Amino acid sequence: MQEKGTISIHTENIFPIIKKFLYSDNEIFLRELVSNAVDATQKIKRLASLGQYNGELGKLQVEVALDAENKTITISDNGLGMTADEIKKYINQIAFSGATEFMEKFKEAKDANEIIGRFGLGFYSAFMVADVVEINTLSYQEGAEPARWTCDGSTEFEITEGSRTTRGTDIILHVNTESEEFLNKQRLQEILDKYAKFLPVPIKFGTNEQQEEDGQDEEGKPKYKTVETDNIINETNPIWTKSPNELKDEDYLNFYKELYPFSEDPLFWIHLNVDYPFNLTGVLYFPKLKNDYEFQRNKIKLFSRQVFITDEVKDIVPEFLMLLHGVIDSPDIPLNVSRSFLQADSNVKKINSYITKKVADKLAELFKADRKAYEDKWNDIGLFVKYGFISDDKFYEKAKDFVLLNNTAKETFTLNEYKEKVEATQTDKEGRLVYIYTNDPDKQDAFIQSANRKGYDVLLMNSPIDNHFVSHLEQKLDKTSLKRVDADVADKLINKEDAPEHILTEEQSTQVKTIFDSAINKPAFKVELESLSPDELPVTVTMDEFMRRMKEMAAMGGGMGFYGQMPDNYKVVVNANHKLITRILSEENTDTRAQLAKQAFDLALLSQGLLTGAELTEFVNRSVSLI
Ligand SMILES: Nc1ncnc2c1ncn2[C@@H]1O[C@H](COP(=O)(O)OP(=O)(O)OP(=O)(O)O)[C@@H](O)[C@H]1O
Repeated sequence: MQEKGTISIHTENIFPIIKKFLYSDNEIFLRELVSNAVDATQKIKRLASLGQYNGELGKLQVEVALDAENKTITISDNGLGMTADEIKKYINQIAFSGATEFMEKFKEAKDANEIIGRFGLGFYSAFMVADVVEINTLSYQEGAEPARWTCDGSTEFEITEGSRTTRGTDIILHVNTESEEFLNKQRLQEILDKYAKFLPVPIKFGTNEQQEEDGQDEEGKPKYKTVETDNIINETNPIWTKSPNELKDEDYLNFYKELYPFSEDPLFWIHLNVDYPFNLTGVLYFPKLKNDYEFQRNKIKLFSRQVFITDEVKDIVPEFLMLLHGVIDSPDIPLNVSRSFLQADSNVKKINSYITKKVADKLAELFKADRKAYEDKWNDIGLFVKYGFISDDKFYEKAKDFVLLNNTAKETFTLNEYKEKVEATQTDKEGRLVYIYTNDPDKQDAFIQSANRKGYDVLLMNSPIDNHFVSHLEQKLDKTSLKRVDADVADKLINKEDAPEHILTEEQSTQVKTIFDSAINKPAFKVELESLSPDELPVTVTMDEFMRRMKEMAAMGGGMGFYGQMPDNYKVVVNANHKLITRILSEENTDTRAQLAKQAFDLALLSQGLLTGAELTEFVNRSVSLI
């Protein structure tokens, strides 16, 4: 058999273009060729099971061999092999028709993955790293003759008689000068570990040396000999391919350790297993969160039939679950197409909502089965749950039953439980519920105590996500608003009935206001007299809830630029019913009056950590002289 030919393709020489274009990602040649080899072994197994192949199957295996001296990498399999005609059909025609299409479209493509999958160039990725590629193959078919195909990266190919005596295929790459990095054992091992670690057929790459006991020496001590064993780089039955009832907790934990060797044990996991309307398996783990959770993203590995594809699972996994760890395997995800296509793909959308549903169901189950254990984990899972609650309506529908609120007394409530708890005391005169929260219990302690004295409960909202969580709760909960505890004096946080008149006459009120205005002497602080309980502080400084939230959003770049420009504006509430105010009024010495007013104001600032620098020093000096 000897045949020379020209691959029917209009374009003269596509390989230089492919090479140049795909350069950045060229390590995937090994993924493509090893997967082809694995496919070939799976196909022969299938033919055997269908009764279309009656020979010995043998031990199905793929081998990657490096010959650094001769600058070759060989990928061998004992799969179904190809006849010369099949090479012409599958390699020359089919792959090249993909290449022609590629030539027309390559301008639109953005990365190597996209091109390779879309245009069926799997095999041709070999030319990214090789000047000459050989196929040496023998088909399983009876009477088949071995065939060898050689191509030097031009459109010319040659088919001659092959040398294989057993069924299967060798792909021999004559590695080019620019790609000599791949003639390194470590480098190849690294690529195989990345892409082939869980392939379903054993992949051999060289050998390992091991010490084995070999009888005893004259003194009766054990003797050892060095034995060479195959270096099998993969685990052919990773846990996600098994059924959950075959697996113990230990198996899940061990697999987690294998994937993320330096991580703490996960909190819990979800085994995904669906075959209709799409095919997907996997295990997702809820990790123990570290503070640097920002850096923990991209920990989910995406596989297609056990071939590693990527750890960028954006769009497939809902954004709020990107902090999860684990693996997802689906032949139905279009792995090789562009981003925009992925977003529009209906399978991807279905997979996305399936994962959301599974995660929500798992959380609901944990919550129901053991509330205490769930609460103990809340510290770690609260962030996911709140994030999902905010960003995903479908998740919200389920999460509203298991999202938890904590108060400053360290009690925990579901949304319904909390409503029941505060309904009687925290409903305003218009029938709206007011939830009070703190984002900094230390700094806002005086306000919290005042609110508690009035019988109000204060929620703890001090995690990074709580800002958004608060606004979202307000949108979702019926007739409910949330107010930060320092948004107003306790008496005014919830508008109950019209405030009682205070004890001062109108003239006295004006006088008090003037005293405070001139003692404070800052345009950003607006003095107002309120009639509060005599037990409340004489002076309280607050910032309006609305204004504060707008400014916070502006600071986070939430498109509220205008509010960001506004100076901070505070309300100075003077408690007209407090003894100190009566005392100030009755004080005849104007200096002492001003001092007392300033002192009361500074105390209010102090309790919120707003008194600093020279003003703090002045306050301390004044206090000393007052003592
Ligand atoms: N090791 C092999 N043994 C037997 N047949 C092979 C082998 N490698 C490739 N082939 C044949 O060549 C064809 C083309 O391979 P190629 O990798 O270009 O595309 P593909 O595997 O069909 O698709 P893709 O790799 O893009 O998913 C294969 O479909 C298969 O029929």
